[in-house]
Amino acid sequence: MALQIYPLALAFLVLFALGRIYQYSLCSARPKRFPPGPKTLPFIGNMHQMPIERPHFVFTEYARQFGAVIGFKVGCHNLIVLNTWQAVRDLVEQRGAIYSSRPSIPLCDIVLPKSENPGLSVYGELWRKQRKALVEFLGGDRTDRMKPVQDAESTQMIYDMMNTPANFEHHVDRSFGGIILATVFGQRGKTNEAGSKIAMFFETEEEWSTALGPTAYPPTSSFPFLKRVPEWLTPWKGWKTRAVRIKKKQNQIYHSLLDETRERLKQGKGEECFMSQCLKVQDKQWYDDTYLAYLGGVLLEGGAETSASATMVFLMAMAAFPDVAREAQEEVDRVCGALRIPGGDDIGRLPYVRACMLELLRWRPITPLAVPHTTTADDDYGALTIPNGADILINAWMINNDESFYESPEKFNPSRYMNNEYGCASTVDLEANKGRRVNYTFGAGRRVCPGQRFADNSMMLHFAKVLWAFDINATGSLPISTWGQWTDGVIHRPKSLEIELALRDEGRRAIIEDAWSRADDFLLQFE
Ligand code: HEM
Repeated sequence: MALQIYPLALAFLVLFALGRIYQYSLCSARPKRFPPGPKTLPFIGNMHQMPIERPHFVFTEYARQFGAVIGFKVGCHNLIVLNTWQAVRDLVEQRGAIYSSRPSIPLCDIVLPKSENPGLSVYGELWRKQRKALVEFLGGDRTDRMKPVQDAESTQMIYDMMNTPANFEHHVDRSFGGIILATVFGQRGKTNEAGSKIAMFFETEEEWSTALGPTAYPPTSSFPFLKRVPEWLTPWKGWKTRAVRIKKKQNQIYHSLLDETRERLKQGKGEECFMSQCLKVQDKQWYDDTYLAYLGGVLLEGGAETSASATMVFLMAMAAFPDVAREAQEEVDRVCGALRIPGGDDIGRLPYVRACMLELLRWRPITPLAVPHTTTADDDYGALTIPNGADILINAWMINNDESFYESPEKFNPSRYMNNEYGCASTVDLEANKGRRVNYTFGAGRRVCPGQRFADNSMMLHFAKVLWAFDINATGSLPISTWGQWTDGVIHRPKSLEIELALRDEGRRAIIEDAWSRADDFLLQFE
């Protein structure tokens, strides 16, 4: 009797496996009306065509073949890439009610099981509440109240660059981290030496970004059965341990920042910062500590690395295109002269520096695919159907390189933004482009970056001061069109740039030292 059970059980297992394979081969095929894209293979769909590195280039190539809206089957999962601004406006912006969730990522189930991070949380009541608090802090001209901090931190940056120019990337990271620490937590980020708050944040952030990479964890939304396969039997060995480690580190950093803010408030310090405002209404609003700690944490994540990465692109572009740098320096000199460092009131008077900022965000977007959105209902778009639960990518890279809109889009040419606010060719009919955003590097729709104006003020102050203080010279080849030296993932930046920051003349040293001493006095309130 027992002997008969084994063949029966084996037959059952084989049938079960065949059934599953059949089921997966059906769901990995393109359904009717699914957006066009490359041919699928049974079981894996387009999995084998999914780019692991620099996906925006590969999606742009497919877009030339298949059009504005392309669809991929990643196993059973649906991935849609939007390649024109019209498709982004029609879907992500005009149908925001169903295009505004975020993908379900197994890593986040461990690191952020309660949707603590507003940037990654699913569309719903919790996200609305989180977003409202963020917009209250960052929205409208309220952002301009933070200019004095941005001004002081950017002064520290050029002072640090003057003293240890080889560590310029460190100084850039410190400055943008310091701005968020002061404005959000009311604390000072004076150094990013090992063990400092900023160093710990950037270290964890790098681990987090890498762990979020497209191949760093099992693709359970494409192959749900992987959830039941023991981790040690898969190629993703160790991903859960890494996730637990990141969760622990993030928790520790964000909670200790919040605790310190609370302590400082008891001593009458840091009244003005965002967390202080949140703590005042904590009981009334039913905010728990974890909610608040991560609300502040996402601002560090969203605000520091992004702007610092854009600044690295700026330094690269200025070194690679000396004529542009010279023109920008001439503008700064006209407005401020050689004896005064640019400040918050000057940034509105520097249209060419602003044009450089817009152009670098267009030319080398640090977020070339923005951050994925997810649909929450089936949707018809002309002859196409976009399924519920599909991940939606905004191909900012392709939109920013639209040849029918920009003249020679591959060229770094800030002057295009001096002719009109969109930077488009003079032959373009702006009426036909009504509703187009100046920039898709900040995403679109209900999840669009709420920190744009904050970032704009910050970057303008940093760029204007660097131009005032230094000549930015290339000392080796720069990765303006090669990618090996760029980080990959959601945020891109060029690393290990071979550039030199040379003080423009010795007279500026004393002016920077003097400005630094005033900035240091101002920043003392956050210590
Ligand atoms: C150059 C600078 C920056 C770039 C390129 C950038 C880019 C982006 C992008 C692409 C998104 C996703 C948008 C979407 O889903 O459609 C985003 C979201 C976000 N950004 Fe920024 N960002 C920058 C600076 C900032 C700053 C300075 C802050 C805050 C101080 C900030 C806070 C956020 C937050 C909280 C979110 C999540 C929004 C949500 O999911 O509802 N960002 N950003």
